[in-house]
Amino acid sequence: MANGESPSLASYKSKFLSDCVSAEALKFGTFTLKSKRISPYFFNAGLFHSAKLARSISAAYASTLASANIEFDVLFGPAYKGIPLAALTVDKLGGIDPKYENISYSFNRKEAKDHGEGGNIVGASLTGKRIVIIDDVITAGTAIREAIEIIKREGGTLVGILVAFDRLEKTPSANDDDGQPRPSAIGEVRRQYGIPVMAILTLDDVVEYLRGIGTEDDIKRLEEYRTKYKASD
Ligand SMILES: O=P(O)(O)OC[C@H]1O[C@H](OP(=O)(O)OP(=O)(O)O)[C@H](O)[C@@H]1O
Ligand SMILES: O=C(O)c1cc(=O)[nH]c(=O)[nH]1
Repeated sequence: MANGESPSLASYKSKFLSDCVSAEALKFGTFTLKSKRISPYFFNAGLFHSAKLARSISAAYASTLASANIEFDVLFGPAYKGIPLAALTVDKLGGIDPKYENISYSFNRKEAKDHGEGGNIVGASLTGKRIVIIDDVITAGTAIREAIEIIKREGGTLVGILVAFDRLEKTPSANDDDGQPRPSAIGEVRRQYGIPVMAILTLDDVVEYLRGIGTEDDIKRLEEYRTKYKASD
């Protein structure tokens, strides 16, 4: 399409995907993930840093949340990339509907602060609150499980998780090339906590979108990776 948007996706998804490509937040090449898996693509939410792109990413998070029909008090953004995502999304939600005016953001410090106000939570207290975690990507689930532990420790109740990107891949094992079926970390968290775990985009959306504009080599590498690491759920 002339504006780079995809006709088969909801318009906010399509707009977000096209902005991911123009911000080069979606890169194709060879990347080592936190889980040590080698991936032919990488989603870098840190590249949504201009006013225009910050509006685009927060609009996509806010639209997904507003249509999810869940009640919550605080958006918790795990350090570091979750921090601006939670703050921007709170601002965007407040502009969508007055019912969100009192929603807060909160985030953790990776290192506890031992002076001034101290502690490692900044923003709203999580105690006694209904919390939605806002983050960029879940792959192996290590980062999200750490965030869930922080919420438990602070006495909050986790009611949902929203990420920008669901890589749709199985959890890693000691021998990652074992060819064994395994569920995704997102699926495991969904089942374990009985909460919605939502994503604005999935790898399938990206592959579909790339068919229109990507190089044959990028599409082939993505499809091979998707087949190799596809989650069983
Ligand atoms: O599901 P996982 O395998 O844990 O990996 C995904 C997470 O890892 C990265 O964050 P990281 O902890 O590196 O922190 P950052 O936000 O400071 O980049 C990434 O931003 C995701 O949040
Ligand atoms: O698994 C990861 O580490 C990871 C994947 C990805 O696409 N983006 C990111 O920031 N981290």
